Amino acid sequence: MPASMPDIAHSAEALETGRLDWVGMSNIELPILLETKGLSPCSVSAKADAFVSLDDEQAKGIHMSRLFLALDELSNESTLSPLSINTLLDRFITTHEGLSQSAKVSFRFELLLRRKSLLSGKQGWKGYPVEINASLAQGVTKIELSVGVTYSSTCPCSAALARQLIQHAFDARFSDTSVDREEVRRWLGTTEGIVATPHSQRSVATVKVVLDNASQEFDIVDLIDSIESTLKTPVQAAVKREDEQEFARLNGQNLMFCEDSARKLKVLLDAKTFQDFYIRVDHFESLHAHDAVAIAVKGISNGFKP
Ligand SMILES: Nc1nc2c(ncn2[C@@H]2O[C@H](COP(=O)(O)OP(=O)(O)OP(=O)(O)O)[C@@H](O)[C@H]2O)c(=O)[nH]1
Repeated sequence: MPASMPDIAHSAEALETGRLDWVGMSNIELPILLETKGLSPCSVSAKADAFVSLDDEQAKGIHMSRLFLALDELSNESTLSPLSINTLLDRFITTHEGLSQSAKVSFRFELLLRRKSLLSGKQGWKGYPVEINASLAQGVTKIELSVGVTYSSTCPCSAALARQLIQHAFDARFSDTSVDREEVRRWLGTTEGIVATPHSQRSVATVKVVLDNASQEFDIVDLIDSIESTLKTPVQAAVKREDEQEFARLNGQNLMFCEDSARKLKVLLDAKTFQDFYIRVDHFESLHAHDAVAIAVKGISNGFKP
């Protein structure tokens, strides 16, 4: 580099002095080779945010290029794991010696997983939004992992009201004390018989967990799998008619308000060893134009706020 180039970050005086909590860049686009348990390293198209604190009150600014190049090196020469994130954050701070004592980084990407159909044995891809937020302060690294899981929720209130209408329709159609079994069976297979259906909605569970400090690897697939098997009605990829019928059965047998979904997930996460967790459940109502939402946290001191 020509020696004569001005270096504002080093030489210029700050217009105003003072400490800043975070300075850096957001939405940096980069491919990342993700390492997570159970999958071979897979390339994801990520957006990253990189920040350091500006603790030197007199300094003009931080060195954005050093954060950017450290991220670029991780993208080109390494894989994304708790270890490489720790190394990256350490590098953010060592390249800002005298300026910064804390660092943080975020990665957002879509993880595509191969998912099996319910009964037919087919397979298809399904995408899950993932966010990893990590920070390093006073020598301690904290890593949060967040996943979004889309599922179907059928309203228990609507189901009960629909069942009542079916009972009324039965009373109207079969007023005699004795009924013909075959005729009832045929009638149940018509829309006059099943006169009403409950409403369901596409719903999203967003679950954020704080990894144990000793975690050597991500286990994103296990987190997603356990959320899906707890809720029981995840949206499907490949669907043949037998799968659709099984999905209808699962919906009918797992009626849920947003409170039910959030409570089930709370029980699931309480039984795991995460330092902390945050759950947000959004039911994008088909009855209303607004959404039904439930939020829960583990409830530890200095942990996630609801
Ligand atoms: N600190 C800071 N830099 C910015 C901002 N917007 C753009 N930049 C640019 O980020 C670029 C990289 O800054 P540095 O990391 O200091 O670049 P450099 O001096 O070539 O790199 P080093 O020799 O490692 O210090 C500079 O060209 C800045 O102009 C901003 O708001 N703050």
